[in-house]
Amino acid sequence: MIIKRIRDLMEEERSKIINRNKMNLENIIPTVQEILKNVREKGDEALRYYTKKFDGVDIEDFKVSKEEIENAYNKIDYKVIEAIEKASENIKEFHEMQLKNLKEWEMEKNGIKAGQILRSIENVGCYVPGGRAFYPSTVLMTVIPAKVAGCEKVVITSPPTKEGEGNPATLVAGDIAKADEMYKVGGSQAIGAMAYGTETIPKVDIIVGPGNVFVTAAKKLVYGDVAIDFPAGPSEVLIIADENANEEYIALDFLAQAEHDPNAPCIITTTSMEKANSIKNKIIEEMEKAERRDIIEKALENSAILVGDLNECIEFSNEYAPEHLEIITKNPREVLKKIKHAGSIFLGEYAPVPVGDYASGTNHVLPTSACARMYSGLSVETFLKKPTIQELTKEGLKNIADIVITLAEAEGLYGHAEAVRRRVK
Ligand SMILES: NC(=O)c1ccc[n+]([C@@H]2O[C@H](COP(=O)([O-])OP(=O)(O)OC[C@H]3O[C@@H](n4cnc5c(N)ncnc54)[C@H](O)[C@@H]3O)[C@@H](O)[C@H]2O)c1
Ligand SMILES: N[C@H](CO)Cc1c[nH]c[nH+]1
Ligand SMILES: [Zn+2]
Repeated sequence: MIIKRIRDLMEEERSKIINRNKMNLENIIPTVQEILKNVREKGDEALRYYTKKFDGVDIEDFKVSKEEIENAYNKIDYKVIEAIEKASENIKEFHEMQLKNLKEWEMEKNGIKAGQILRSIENVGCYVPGGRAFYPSTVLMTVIPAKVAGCEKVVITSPPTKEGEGNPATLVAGDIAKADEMYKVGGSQAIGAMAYGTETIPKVDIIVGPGNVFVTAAKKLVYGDVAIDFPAGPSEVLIIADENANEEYIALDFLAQAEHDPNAPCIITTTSMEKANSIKNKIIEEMEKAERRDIIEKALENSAILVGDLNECIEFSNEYAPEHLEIITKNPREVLKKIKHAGSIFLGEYAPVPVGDYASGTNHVLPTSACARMYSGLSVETFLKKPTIQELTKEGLKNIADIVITLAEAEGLYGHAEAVRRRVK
């Protein structure tokens, strides 16, 4: 983990940090293309082949049965079921508030009514990761907003366990969130299945959800045949910490980030070299005691502590456009005013990323690899379309006829012009 002044970063070092994970995707595109082609052509047979190859298990029927869901409740601690239920309530409440703030509207001027209505996407496919860890929380973050948006059919795909079963907590979360169907298949092959349909897995209209580089590359490649939310790959965090920030909390937030994936970077920007060194020491101390140390050690290589004044830290963060941004400074709301790009923002020392990961109600499916520059995280809006409407009186049509006729004829589209001219003559 390097410590460097922001202004001393060589162009190459800066671009390596900013362009994290982009190279990884490019390298695996040919492999993923082949997987998608085979799934498209051979359906379930290809799913069985890749599930054996990548997950090491034989699966005959990918669909999770009612019996498997019932059994899943007996395999997990009651406290976990309760936590899933409580988190669901907060997530539902937050996303219902989003829906409430999305209004259909209409304006009227000179006999012309124009407006916008809301309609949900019908068929949704949610990818729920299950490689290095299983993510029942992602079930809640994907299925609940889709259901709040009124989507008709919401299906989940998630990798099987080493025993070839559905992960019990994932299945329970799917049941609590009211997913319509669940399938035990993961990786690029699951994305291909939802994009093109197989004998057992239905083709959907939109695929949402996070995943590793194989899942993210597959989503990018099927985009156009199906809608996707946005690239939500290996998780990342950038922390802006001033000289008063608590280095123990920062070290813990580093570990919480790094344990996701060896490609999961944590960038800490801070206002003094002394602070940077004490944060690094604390990270090393905490790492000694950490679980999942093999993953954390690898993630450390993608991570950095950068030093600059507060404005330089903010500027770097805006260039990096992190998935998660923690602001641990004397006045986080002042810093917030200058933030241009971030997936989800955590203000102050008592708002670590894990609260948003599980239970504050905000969505944890967020854009990575600088895609926060142009995308927001998953929300009810992801699952809604906004068709526009217009209704005109004859008087209203007369009022804009000249504009339409003139522009249509300028484009050489005389049929367009005539469709208006005849009505107003
Ligand atoms: N951005 C977000 O919103 C967000 C949210 C939660 C999790 N995440 C990220 O999701 C990721 C989850 O990754 P994961 O690996 O644990 O689970 P995953 O489900 O994304 O990937 C596991 C699958 O990858 C496939 N795979 C593994 N090795 C392969 C290979 N060599 N070739 C082809 N396919 C292969 C297998 O099919 C396997 O089932 C982490 O990076 C985590 O940070 C991101
Ligand atoms: N931090 C991850 C990416 O937003 C989400 C997550 C799920 N479980 C734990 N963490
Ligand atoms: Zn997390």
